Amino acid sequence: MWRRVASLSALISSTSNRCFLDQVAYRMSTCKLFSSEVKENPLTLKDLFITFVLGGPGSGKGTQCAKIVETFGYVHLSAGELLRREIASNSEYGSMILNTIKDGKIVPSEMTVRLIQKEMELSNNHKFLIDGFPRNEENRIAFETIIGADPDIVLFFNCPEEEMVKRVLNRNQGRVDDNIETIKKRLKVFKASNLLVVDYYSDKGKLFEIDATGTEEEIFERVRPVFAAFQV
Ligand SMILES: Nc1ncnc2c1ncn2[C@@H]1O[C@H](COP(=O)(O)OP(=O)(O)OP(=O)(O)O)[C@@H](O)[C@H]1O
Ligand SMILES: O=c1ccn([C@@H]2O[C@H](COP(=O)(O)O)[C@@H](O)[C@H]2O)c(=O)[nH]1
Ligand SMILES: [Mg+2]
Repeated sequence: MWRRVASLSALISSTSNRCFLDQVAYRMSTCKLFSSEVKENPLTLKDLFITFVLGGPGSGKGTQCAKIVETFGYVHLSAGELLRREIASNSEYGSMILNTIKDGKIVPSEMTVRLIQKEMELSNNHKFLIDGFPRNEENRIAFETIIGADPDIVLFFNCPEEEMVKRVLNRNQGRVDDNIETIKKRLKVFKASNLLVVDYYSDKGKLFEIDATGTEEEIFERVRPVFAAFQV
């Protein structure tokens, strides 16, 4: 959306028909949908390459993202990690986020997208791995609306449920959601909401499905050719 608004301003300054275009811009700025968006977006200055990294809890998204960063120089933004950081920073939304995570549910979209946006704006890089997001259709639409961009590609780590449960229960990082009750809830949300997003990107021809079984190294050898093909 920002991109569209930015190009509209360019059109306004370069055209002789300013009167009409001024009116259009005025109407857009007074319309609720656009009023908070009509501002300079630093992300429009970057030639972004965005990868969404999807998969169930414990499918190995974070592990593989670390390898992609090391090999291909991307910035890794884990939505879950940004939310955990927000809890740790004693933000006013901390307890709401904590309760949502403990319950295996999904935090309101605008909160997550604003955290991602802040990190993208602070980064000097233009290649982003957005891990564990979008988790539902509302997340997806909020990202498109607020950031004004679509992902270039989407990875989906496909892993059997029993393997994901085993990995999460062995993770041992003190996460409040690494217990069997929360894992069951997260798996339900994954099947009910996340998979719709996966299907959406599959229909758009942007999805790369990766078999997430085997060793970390074996899985990375399936990931490598995807990024080797997109040297950006
Ligand atoms: N191929 C693998 N084989 C066995 N264990 C693995 C493999 N890949 C990752 N793990 C381990 O499984 C656990 C979960 O991995 P990771 O944190 O990368 O998953 P995730 O998809 O990011 O999960 P979440 O959605 O819960 O954040 C970690 O302890 C990790 O070390
Ligand atoms: O976009 C997001 C990402 C995460 N959450 C919540 O955080 C936990 C943990 O996420 P991980 O990706 O597994 O680290 C997840 O179960 C959600 O409760 C979210 O709401 N929105
Ligand atoms: Mg993770």
